[in-house]
Amino acid sequence: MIEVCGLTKRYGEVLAVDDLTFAVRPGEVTGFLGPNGAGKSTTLRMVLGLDTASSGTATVGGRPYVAHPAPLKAVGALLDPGAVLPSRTAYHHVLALAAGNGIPRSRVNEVLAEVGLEKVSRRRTGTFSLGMRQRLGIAAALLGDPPVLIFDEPLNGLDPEGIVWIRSLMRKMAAEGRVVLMSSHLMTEMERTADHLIVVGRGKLIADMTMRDFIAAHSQREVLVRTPQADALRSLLALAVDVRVENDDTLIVTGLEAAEIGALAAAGGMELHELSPRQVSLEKAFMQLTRDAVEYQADKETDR
Ligand SMILES: Nc1ncnc2c1ncn2[C@@H]1O[C@H](COP(=O)(O)OP(=O)(O)OP(=O)(O)O)[C@@H](O)[C@H]1O
Repeated sequence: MIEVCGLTKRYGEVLAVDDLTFAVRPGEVTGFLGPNGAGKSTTLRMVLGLDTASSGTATVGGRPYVAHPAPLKAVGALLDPGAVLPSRTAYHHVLALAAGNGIPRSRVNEVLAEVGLEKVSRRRTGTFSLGMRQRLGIAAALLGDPPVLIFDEPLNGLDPEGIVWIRSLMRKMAAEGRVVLMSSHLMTEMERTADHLIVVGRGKLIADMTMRDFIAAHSQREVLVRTPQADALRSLLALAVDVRVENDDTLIVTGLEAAEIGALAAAGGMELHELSPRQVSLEKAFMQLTRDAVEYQADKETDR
């Protein structure tokens, strides 16, 4: 388990992480979300002992990361895929990590094969694309077969096939009972991959709940209604709720359940051809929740 308690980080005037408390549990993929500058990377760096907290604590498996005798066996992390020596081959990069952590040499080829780099393992990493460097970073994270995995923006630079591969890797790691924490700005992919969400804004925790509860809590459900009497139904409903005209015979209603719309239409003698609740996306729910917490906003930028 990853446990963060009262974690705070100040860089001079900037309060990057502000009294953050949460736990990340095994057996599920937890998404770490927040607008740019919300404090996600700073939090992950403190969890991994790469930055010191101004106050509060962060532990992995009950102790601080640096207190683990062989950290790669306790936590696998992908933070900055650029952090490899360009003159080293992929094989030697992973081999050096294995040697430093008491991990057998045989594991090196195993993880390179797992991330699909076996054919290029003798190439210098300086010739690698961003997607290949991401895969190499993931190989390093998996090397010690750790119970906890932390991935900061693992989808950067990956092609569609790579994105699907990451999704199935994360799901598999969680199904094996590991702790899997992943940040990403790609909401559609996050929605497909994560079970649980931790959302931060301006360094503070703003949500810690299941994906399903998050979407339900932070979005207004929409219902699509198709009827040959769209004008009449619209006049009736618009007295109480928000109604958008999609086209001549289709309305999008916000603020009423499908059954309520059906009952009102029946009472008014109106014929319905379709009445379907629409799935609201994580992206919409996230935008609604974080609207006030966005540090960088396009309209402020254009005002300058
Ligand atoms: N080394 C540093 N020195 C000063 N300020 C920093 C430093 N690192 C981060 N910050 C500031 O801390 C805040 C949080 O940054 P952080 O990179 O943790 O956010 P993030 O949520 O990871 O953002 P993004 O999604 O853009 O990667 C920002 O205001 C950032 O400018």
